[in-house]
Amino acid sequence: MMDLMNYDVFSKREWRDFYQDASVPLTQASLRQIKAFNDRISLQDVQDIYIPLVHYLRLLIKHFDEWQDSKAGFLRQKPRHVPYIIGIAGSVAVGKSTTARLLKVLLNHFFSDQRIEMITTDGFLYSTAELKKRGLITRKGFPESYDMKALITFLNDVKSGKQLMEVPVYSHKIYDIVPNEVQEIERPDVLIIEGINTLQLPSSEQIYVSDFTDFSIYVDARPKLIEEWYLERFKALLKLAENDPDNYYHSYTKMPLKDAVEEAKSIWFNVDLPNLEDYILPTRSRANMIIHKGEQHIIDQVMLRKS
Ligand SMILES: Nc1ncnc2c1ncn2[C@@H]1O[C@H](COP(=O)(O)OP(=O)(O)OP(=O)(O)O)[C@@H](O)[C@H]1O
Ligand SMILES: CC(C)(CO)[C@@H](O)C(=O)NCCC(=O)O
Repeated sequence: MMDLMNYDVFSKREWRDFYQDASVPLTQASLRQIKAFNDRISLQDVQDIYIPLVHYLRLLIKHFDEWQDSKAGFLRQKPRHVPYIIGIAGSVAVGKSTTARLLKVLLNHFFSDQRIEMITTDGFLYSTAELKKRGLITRKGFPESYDMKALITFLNDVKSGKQLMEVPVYSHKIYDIVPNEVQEIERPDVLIIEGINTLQLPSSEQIYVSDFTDFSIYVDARPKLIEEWYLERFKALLKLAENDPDNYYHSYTKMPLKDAVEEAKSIWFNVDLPNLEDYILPTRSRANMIIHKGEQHIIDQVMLRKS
């Protein structure tokens, strides 16, 4: 299926059996929270894949905190709490933000004393006006369409212990950066950052996002399946846009559905698929963990980088 050099490959059953502690079931409230943001998420996958993953992360974070203390001791510095950053990469529409939101709910559930924050790198896309000015309007999502300097500065602020940070907000609904709106991030213990470029090496910067991430996950699936998910999401976005003239997708609702879907297919084939093949997929082998999904987003394999 892929070049798996340097990865341990686990079937779903093997991964599930690494951690099954029935004494810590999810509460009804947490289950409701999961279903609230996506009622199609498989609760079996939550149990079999995500709960062991959260406990694997617990070990990693414990090790990370101990190392920060040891390092501060060696350097005779005052120990300080350094946030742990988890990066989530993968194609457009593969389910990165769903994975990130699910992880956030689960980390909140299992690490109730910790402050868990989540952002998307979409917030660091140049606005449509800026993309036009730079001649990048057909390159949205490609490495050069992001303000990497701002993203790196933000991550550096998080790691340096800055109290309050502001992240620009991107909206699929207006297909642009939302003017005059920011997401406030207040000293997280754990920050989840999801985006197609979290494992990329930007040509414009000397420092990479991955220099700041302590654990990275690549969400993987066959491109043909991702195309299906992209088109399904497009149709869901059309439904939301039907009675909303301010919605970017509203004009698509004025044409026959078949024609609108053809347009979405053309965007997939001309923009998002080439981006996947040329810039996103080549970063997969850098991830600490690869989560592979099949039909209906069901996870069938987990891979962990050996070193
Ligand atoms: N685990 C899942 N179970 C069911 N549906 C899912 C799951 N993950 C994602 N989806 C669906 O797949 C589509 C794409 O998911 P999502 O928006 O999370 O992708 P993304 O990778 O964050 O995309 P983008 O990069 O464009 O923001 C959505 O319609 C979402 O509802
Ligand atoms: C915002 C991104 C880049 C990533 O989430 C993507 O959803 C996108 O808008 N890509 C550009 C082409 C398209 O409309 O699918």
